[in-house]
Amino acid sequence: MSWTDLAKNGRILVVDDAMENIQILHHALREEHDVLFALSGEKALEIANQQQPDLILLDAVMPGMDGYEVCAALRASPRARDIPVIFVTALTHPEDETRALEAGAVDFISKPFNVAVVRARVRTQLTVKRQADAMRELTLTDALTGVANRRSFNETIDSEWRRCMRAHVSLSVILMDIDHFKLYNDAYGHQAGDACLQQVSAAMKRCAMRPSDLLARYGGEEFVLLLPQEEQEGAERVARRILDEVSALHIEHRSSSVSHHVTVSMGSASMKPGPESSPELLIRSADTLLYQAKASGRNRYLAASF
Ligand SMILES: Nc1nc2c(ncn2[C@@H]2O[C@H](COP(=O)(O)OP(=O)(O)OP(=O)(O)O)[C@@H](O)[C@H]2O)c(=O)[nH]1
Repeated sequence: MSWTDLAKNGRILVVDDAMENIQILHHALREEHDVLFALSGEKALEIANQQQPDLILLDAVMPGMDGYEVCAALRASPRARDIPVIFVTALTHPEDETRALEAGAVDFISKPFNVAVVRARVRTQLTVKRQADAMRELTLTDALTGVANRRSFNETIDSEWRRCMRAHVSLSVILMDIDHFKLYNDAYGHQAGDACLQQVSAAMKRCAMRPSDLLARYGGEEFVLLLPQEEQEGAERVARRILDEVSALHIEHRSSSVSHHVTVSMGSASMKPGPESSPELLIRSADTLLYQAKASGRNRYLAASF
């Protein structure tokens, strides 16, 4: 993909209390982009959080919530804080420009619009956003399996923990480890080991159905599945599915003492977040259960609520 392509097909939210301005910007951008619009700051926040546009063109002066307030609210929202904002305004003082940049805007466009300038600035910011997205994706993904990495898991469990605490619901964690994987590597070679990790993680991923479920590679041959808003019973259903899916892969493992094919052991812990508990405690509990599952014969899960 070329740099020019990076700036194409963006989803742009235009926020202005005057329909006429929205129409001009829509006209200027519609050929290359998908244009959404909002006539107020409040509506803009709703759309930004729900539809996550790639870029927001934001009018500074609006009745009700003005552009500066919208920008501050966007920066405080976990779902919208990375969306770049270009301020669009008839205000021309350097102080206005400074205030917009300080509020978190990445650029500034003056009214009346020059369509070529609007298009060029939008392209630049979309390119920067796409590059930043790609970099972020790389830092949060495990290169071998393509699933989330441990860093991504750590970030996500913290925010899901807080979300489940606010909602007074449980969350579950399943820690999973391939049985006798050292012996597998010894018997079939490291490359076959890598391929096995890829197949097993893909099978695990198929078992995590909800959009908020997160599968991550936790260590070498250890994976972790985060199941927000899930109690022990639901987590056990998922663990059972994983046992079946991995078994159905029929990856030969001659040296395993458990089975002729690759199997996994799991520890599943569920907890309702509260002052006495923490994400670390949840993971530690799952780890203890995984250890017990290994000690009691492997190719199984053990589950508990705390
Ligand atoms: N092929 C491959 N092997 C890996 C990778 N990461 C870790 N391993 C191997 O995974 C093996 C883990 O071995 P152990 O921790 O002893 O556990 P195990 O052999 O699975 O035994 P149990 O967990 O007790 O069933 C080690 O031999 C590591 O070299 C990887 O990315 N690719």
